[in-house]
Amino acid sequence: MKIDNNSPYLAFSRETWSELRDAVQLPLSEAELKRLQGINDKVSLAEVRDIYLPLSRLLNLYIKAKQRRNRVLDQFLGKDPHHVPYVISIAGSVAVGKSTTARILQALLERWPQHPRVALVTTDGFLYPNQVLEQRGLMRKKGFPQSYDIRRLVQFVSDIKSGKPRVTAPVYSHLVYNIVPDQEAVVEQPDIVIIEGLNVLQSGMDYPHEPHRVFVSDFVDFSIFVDADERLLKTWYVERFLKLRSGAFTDPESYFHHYAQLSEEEAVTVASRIWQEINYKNLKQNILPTKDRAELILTKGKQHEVEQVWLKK
Ligand SMILES: Nc1ncnc2c1ncn2[C@@H]1O[C@H](COP(=O)(O)OP(=O)(O)O)[C@@H](O)[C@H]1O
Ligand SMILES: CC(C)(COP(=O)(O)O)[C@@H](O)C(=O)NCCC(=O)O
Repeated sequence: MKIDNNSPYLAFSRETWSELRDAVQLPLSEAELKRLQGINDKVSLAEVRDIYLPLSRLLNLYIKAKQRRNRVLDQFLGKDPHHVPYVISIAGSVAVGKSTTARILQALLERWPQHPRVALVTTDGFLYPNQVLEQRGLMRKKGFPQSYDIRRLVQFVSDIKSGKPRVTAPVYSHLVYNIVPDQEAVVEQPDIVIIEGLNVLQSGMDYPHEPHRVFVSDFVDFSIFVDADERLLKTWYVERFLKLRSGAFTDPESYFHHYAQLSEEEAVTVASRIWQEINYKNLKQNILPTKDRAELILTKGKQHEVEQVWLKK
């Protein structure tokens, strides 16, 4: 561990961070290992053991401390104990692995008796429907601050945090590339809510077109930023696009169905263009500037291996 007095972060190499798993009392069973591989067969078990197990241990300690603090507050106020979910946010570029990280953490955190119910939410449900984006000329700005109904997103997280018994969110489909009408995601007072999306660390400054004074981060207990070199991000984006081309894009329902016919070379050109014109621009303008707001930063290298961990002091 490196201590730089001028940095707000403690810096860990992969090795020093992985040693912090030693005290994890719950080793992974065969069945759990299988389930983790089911999330994404590319995720190596060494990665889960060395990076995500220590992280889940840290989170378990923080959550227990927060639960104790909430009990004290209820006692002080003379109230019956009430349920408040612990909210974890995961930010980072498109294709850095936010949703995979979220699912690994969900699987690991569910194993603890203090918080067995872990819900996952993605912020894409709060994108405006394509019809609205088209009217506003924002179809090539999906993921940029102005493409989200940010007030609705903030209200959603606020409702979760205030202990509402049932909170709902719209659902976005990557297949149809749009909000799905008549579908909703439901959050019913789980112990933990993991909310992932490229905008979860953004503040009012990032939304000058729609000023608001309360941010998602006001309701988040622990924030994570997943980071990687931009060349790796582009490679991962293109690789995922190629995989979708031979999978989801072959579905006639898919918005990108016509891309299924492309040769591999053409598909790489299309993916590189979408990356460069939309996701890379968004990364530079709106996502990277929020990195230092995170409580924890995971810096990935090749093959998605986490090389460094930064934890706020
Ligand atoms: N830890 C990991 N190990 C191996 N591959 C990963 C890992 N995390 C993500 N990936 C791969 O990287 C790509 C992007 O991951 P994804 O979780 O969909 O990113 P995001 O939600 O940030 O857009 C996917 O193809 C996924 O399979
Ligand atoms: C849906 C997204 C904006 C990500 O949304 P998030 O869940 O991070 O809020 C992104 O995956 C996306 O589709 N971007 C538009 C350009 C593209 O097709 O990659």
